[in-house]
Amino acid sequence: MGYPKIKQVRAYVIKGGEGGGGADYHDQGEGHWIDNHIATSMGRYPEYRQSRKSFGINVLGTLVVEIEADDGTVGFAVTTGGEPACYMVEKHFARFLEGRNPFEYERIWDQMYFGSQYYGRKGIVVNAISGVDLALWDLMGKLRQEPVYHMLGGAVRDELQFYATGARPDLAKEMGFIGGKLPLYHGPIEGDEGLKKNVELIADMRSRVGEDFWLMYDCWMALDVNYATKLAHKCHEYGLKWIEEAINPDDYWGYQQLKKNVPAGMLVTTGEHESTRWGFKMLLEMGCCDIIQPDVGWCGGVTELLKISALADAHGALVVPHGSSVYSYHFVITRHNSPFAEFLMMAPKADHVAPMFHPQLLNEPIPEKGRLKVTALDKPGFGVNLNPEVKLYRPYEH
Ligand SMILES: C[C@H](O)[C@H](O)[C@@H](O)[C@@H](O)C(=O)O
Ligand SMILES: [Mg+2]
Repeated sequence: MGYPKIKQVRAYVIKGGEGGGGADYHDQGEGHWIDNHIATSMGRYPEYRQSRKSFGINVLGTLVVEIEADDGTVGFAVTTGGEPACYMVEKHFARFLEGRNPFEYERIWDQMYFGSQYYGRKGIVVNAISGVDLALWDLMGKLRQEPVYHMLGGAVRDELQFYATGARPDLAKEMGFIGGKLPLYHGPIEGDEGLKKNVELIADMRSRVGEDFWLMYDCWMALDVNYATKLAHKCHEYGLKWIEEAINPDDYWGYQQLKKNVPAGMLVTTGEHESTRWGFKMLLEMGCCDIIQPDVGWCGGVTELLKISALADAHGALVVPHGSSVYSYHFVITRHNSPFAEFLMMAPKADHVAPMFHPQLLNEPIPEKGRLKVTALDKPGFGVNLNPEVKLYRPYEH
């Protein structure tokens, strides 16, 4: 069947607006739970302990990729990457797409990755590759008039169920979520006093949510193996379900040790800052974790997540992608080893459900009572549109 060729690839950033939000979801206004004294490795510097924006968690901003076919159909996607990612998309990756059949996504991915292997492999380069790949899947869906999940093999269940990440697991339970993942507020630099506060918070939340509601801690790479081990053991009596991204993502040996150290039954999870099948192969083959959490906008896109997921399935590991709105929903609904999804509470007080990539996407589906029916995904591509109110700026052309 003759499909149109790819005519042009364009890369934009979003300009203006306090707390731009959107795909760079850490870029929020003052007083938001997501930037309130959350423990990080930068916490060892007092000036950078209160706010992650203070050390630049939001410096990149959003990358918007548009891919236009000869017939005028446009696929797009958003992820984290900003102007540096725009440069790579326009000056480097566009050459592998323009003039090609949009359905050659394996060839295109391979050329983007190995064409940038000498300077990429992880981080923002793979974010940029992911943005292009997601836009390509959106374009393919629009050309076929099919939702992406249909092209990934179809739904294996009728609805998605979500746990909520945010400061208020107690409210998340009332909203119907299956669990609540708290950010960790105190890192090793705050000593035993900080550890005590971390444990007191889980104890308090357990008293509010009862016995059956999942409670997790997201440690955002802030800890060392010893501290993470102590935290896990002290939180065990309060039913901590998993300890997430406790240490430096490059310390595979540390994760391997932590996995041995945690109490029996407690899960170790990580992966949102890992990239490609090779990075996840290391995590899986070294026995670093029970659940991998790739972000489909950072790990290489859908084309790479298919490979990562199959590898995890062979290892008996679950794949619960890091919160990335529709880009992960269309994947999770098609995989048996992805039994639930993450929903990041973007409301400043984590007290109501708001679209994750607001204000950038229109028609972004949100969970109701912690669930989302597969029928909510039944639109071509990823089923969302760019909000025309959001000003786009194209820093580079080619
Ligand atoms: C809540 C965490 O500190 C991060 O902000 C969050 O984005 C990420 O780690 C997650 O798993 O949602
Ligand atoms: Mg996390």
